[in-house]
Amino acid sequence: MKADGVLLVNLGSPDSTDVPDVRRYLREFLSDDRVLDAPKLIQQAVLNLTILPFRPKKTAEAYSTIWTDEGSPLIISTEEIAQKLRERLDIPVEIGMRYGNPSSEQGVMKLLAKGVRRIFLIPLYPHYAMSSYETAVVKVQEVVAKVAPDVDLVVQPPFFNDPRYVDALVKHTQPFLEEDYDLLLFSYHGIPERHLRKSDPSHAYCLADPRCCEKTHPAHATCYRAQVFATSRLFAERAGIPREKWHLTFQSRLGRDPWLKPYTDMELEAFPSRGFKRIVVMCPAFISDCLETLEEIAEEGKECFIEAGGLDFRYAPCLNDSDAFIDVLEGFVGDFREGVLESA
Ligand SMILES: C=CC1=C(C)c2cc3[nH]c(cc4nc(cc5[nH]c(cc1n2)c(C)c5CCC(=O)O)C(CCC(=O)O)=C4C)c(C)c3C=C
Ligand SMILES: [Fe+2]
Ligand SMILES: [Fe+2]
Repeated sequence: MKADGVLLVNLGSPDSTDVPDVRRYLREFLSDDRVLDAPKLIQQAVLNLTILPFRPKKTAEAYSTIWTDEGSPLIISTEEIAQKLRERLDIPVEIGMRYGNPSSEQGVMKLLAKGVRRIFLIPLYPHYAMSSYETAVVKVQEVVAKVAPDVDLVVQPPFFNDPRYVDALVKHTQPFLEEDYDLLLFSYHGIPERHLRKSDPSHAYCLADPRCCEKTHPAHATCYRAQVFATSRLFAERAGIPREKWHLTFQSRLGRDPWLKPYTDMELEAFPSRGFKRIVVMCPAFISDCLETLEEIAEEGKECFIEAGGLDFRYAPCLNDSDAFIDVLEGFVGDFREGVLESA
């Protein structure tokens, strides 16, 4: 029997809030062909001429507002998840970041040094997107093929509709829903509409009809939009929230191409005038709180909502290292060890 180990992969952060570190991180991130998916020459021209001269300073300032003495909230949260999972399991658990440090390669090397010959990869993304889940998986596949081709790799599928995950999310968020509110907002990281069409194997189903995601279709195995709708619908059903009391938006867009709509910032500004003055906001695309939740939503989003006349903005944190989420991960590892999942 091959020795098992778990690799948790998250997106990653810069090494510090210094502008050169942020620039290095953004260069690696945005040179990923699954993130900025233009032909290489155009991608690099856009990156070097329009993004890297300006964005690192702005992004570094944003990171400074959430950075702690221990470092990036996303990295700390991932380390805490790994530590709690280790305490539950009798096999090694390591972390790796898709961009920055500790890298996915470092994570794989640590597992190999502990004698692991069968790696269970859990991308810490509930939903499939080529710019998150897919690129994390491909990166680890490349690393394993390079450094240990004889090692088996088994990958956790997106868990957006897994009842164990939905139940954990409901249990974790319930305390924020106890006091009265007008609207629950699910704000998901956005992606360009083009990415949705690219991830559709038929290249003809997704977005051909605005209600495409409400139907059942094989394309939804890799459709981010259908998967985030499913998480929200299942959450609302499980928590007993009527349809008129929840809304779904997409945040963090970059560039001028159309991204998935509606946009979080515009909706937050419009809510008070539509009578939604007390809102609860949650961000289920993220397992770990990070720049996009703590700065963009809990700081900037709140400010924008209150300035527009909102009265109460309650941000419900991500699952992070909650016992409810560690239970979910333990369940996934159980599936893996019972042979329910296939090798990648
Ligand atoms: C759900 C997961 C994510 C998807 C899908 C995703 C797509 C995506 N992101 C960018 C550009 C940026 N994202 C940035 C930060 C960031 N993104 C995610 C997750 C997803 N991104 C996380 C968890 C974070 C925060 C990391 C942290 O350290 O806290 C940034 C950096 C910040 C900034 O400059 O705004 C960029 C840039 C694109 C273009 C994209 C899909 C094409
Ligand atoms: Fe992002
Ligand atoms: Fe769809």
